[in-house]
Amino acid sequence: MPEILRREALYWKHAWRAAPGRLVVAWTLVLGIAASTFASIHATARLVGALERGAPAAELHRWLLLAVLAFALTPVLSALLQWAGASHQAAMTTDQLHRLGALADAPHGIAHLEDSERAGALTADLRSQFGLTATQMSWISLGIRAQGIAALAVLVQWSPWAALALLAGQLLLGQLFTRYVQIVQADLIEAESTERRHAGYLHGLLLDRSAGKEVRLFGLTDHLLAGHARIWRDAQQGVESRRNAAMWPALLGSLVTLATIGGTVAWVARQAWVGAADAQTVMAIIMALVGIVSLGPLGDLSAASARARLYAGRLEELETTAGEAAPRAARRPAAGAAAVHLDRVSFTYPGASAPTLRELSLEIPAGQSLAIVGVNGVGKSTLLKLLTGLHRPDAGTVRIDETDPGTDDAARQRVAVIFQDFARYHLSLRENVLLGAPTAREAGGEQADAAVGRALEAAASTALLDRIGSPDTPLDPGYEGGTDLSGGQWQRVALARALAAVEEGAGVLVLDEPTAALDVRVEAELFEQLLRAAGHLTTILVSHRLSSVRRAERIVVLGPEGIVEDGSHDELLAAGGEYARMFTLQASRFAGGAPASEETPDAH
Ligand SMILES: Nc1ncnc2c1ncn2[C@@H]1O[C@H](COP(=O)(O)OP(=O)(O)OP(=O)(O)O)[C@@H](O)[C@H]1O
Repeated sequence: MPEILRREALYWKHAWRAAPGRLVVAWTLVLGIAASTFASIHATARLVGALERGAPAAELHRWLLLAVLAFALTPVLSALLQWAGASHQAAMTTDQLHRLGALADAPHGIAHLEDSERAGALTADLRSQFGLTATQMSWISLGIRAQGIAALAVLVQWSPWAALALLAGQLLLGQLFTRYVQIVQADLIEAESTERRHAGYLHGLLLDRSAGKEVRLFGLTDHLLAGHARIWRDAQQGVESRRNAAMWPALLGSLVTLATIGGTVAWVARQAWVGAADAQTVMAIIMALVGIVSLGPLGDLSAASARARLYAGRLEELETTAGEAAPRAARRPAAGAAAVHLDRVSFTYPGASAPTLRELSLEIPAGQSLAIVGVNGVGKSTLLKLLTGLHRPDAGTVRIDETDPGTDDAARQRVAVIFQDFARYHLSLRENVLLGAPTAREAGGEQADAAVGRALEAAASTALLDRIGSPDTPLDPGYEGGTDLSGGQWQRVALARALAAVEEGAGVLVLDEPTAALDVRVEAELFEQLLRAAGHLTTILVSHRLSSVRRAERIVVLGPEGIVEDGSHDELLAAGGEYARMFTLQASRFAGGAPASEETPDAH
């Protein structure tokens, strides 16, 4: 099937799927517009014919009434089509946003978000949402086209050949114009290349609150603007020539169309001159010629129609290449601690030359508290991403109890995590905590309040609530009545969110540097409290602070080749290996009064 027809078919498939009833109503109105336009031209021509013939008054009145009614009906039906189009648009938008949302979630994990091509296509479509008004505009354009088709039907009666020539001219011009518009759109809007995203990122930094401090202190504004301009210019290379290449055929096409209309007018004038066409025919043809222009390019409306079809095609393409999202599992009540099992797991980041993890095996019995230590970049956070199913191993297996968190949503729900780069949601404190507890969130009211209270208490964050006054205070000074938190306070909010998830059934609590932003004096106390709160669970702690790590029942030291030491704090100290060396170094620094921030085993 030719590309243009395939796109058209796809668009109508999506349109039907979103709201079949509204689609039928809108099509009925389009047909009504065609019929009323036909009737208005026909009745006007017949009225002129009747006048020329000196027909009886009754016949004159009949044609006059029909012409007036038909003329009045067309704009009414067009207005109704606008309304029906807006209603169909709303359904299309909802459907398309849901599908895009599902795409962002599929396949499970984050690998596709780190793939520059796919992430580019997704962010372009999610951000620009360029299909959002296109459907309504498409309907309006169809209403206008319907008037063109009615005019064509009038012309066919007079001369099928002239009608065919005019139709071909308008279609050709419409097609050439659409091609031109598509190229402009693809260049300006839809082509979210890596360079364009990079340029947008640099520009966005100027207004980004977290980067804003450094941007101003380092005086980066001019540098960022210049970088944005340079990358944008490079990314836009070839745009001009592509556009010109498509514009010339469109201009030529308009000359052809002009010639067909001019030729038809000249022919009709000649026919009238030699007495071969009466006033009625001339009237009908002139009105039809005016109407037939609606079959050509319609400016923004044509652009919007092309856009709607392009969007439908893009969405379908993304869907066919996305892979399956793991189906969401029903929430389950707390089921106690879960065991974690990694068997000969290897993993290489896409594009990396060497694996980050090689044949790593680790068995964590249910209920054990385990700490993982190792130098920067050895793969601790990567191990956690595999363990939570966010990345899939290249080889080997990961199991939470007996199931794979990479494919099984229920297994994923058994793990609650605070990542090193945890999210700071610019929502209220209550929402920040309840994001980890869907059951309480959906229940709302007292159940949600109680869940928030318990989570904040378990994360030793009740003082935070006293500070901000209300759990509904937005944690963003950009909102009315909003506030910001310190790094350590944000970390406690993330802890509370993970502990809320624990209360709803997570059996493994994973903490990636959970106390890095906390004061050393409160850190030990908080960690003790955390272990107590999660005492019945399996806990996995990644930390550089060995004063926290030592509280875990078991400690593994990760090296570039895998696990190099495995045992309790006392066992590892007695063994006198890497852990003992790091611990002694930190302890001596601490005793010597070194600042807490220097307490890292990898500071060597
Ligand atoms: N998305 C990614 N794509 C490619 N390489 C990555 C990605 N994330 C991490 N890496 C690389 O993988 C290696 C392991 O990173 P990881 O974050 O797991 O280390 P880590 O042990 O947690 O380090 P740290 O103690 O500094 O937090 C590093 O060399 C890092 O550069």
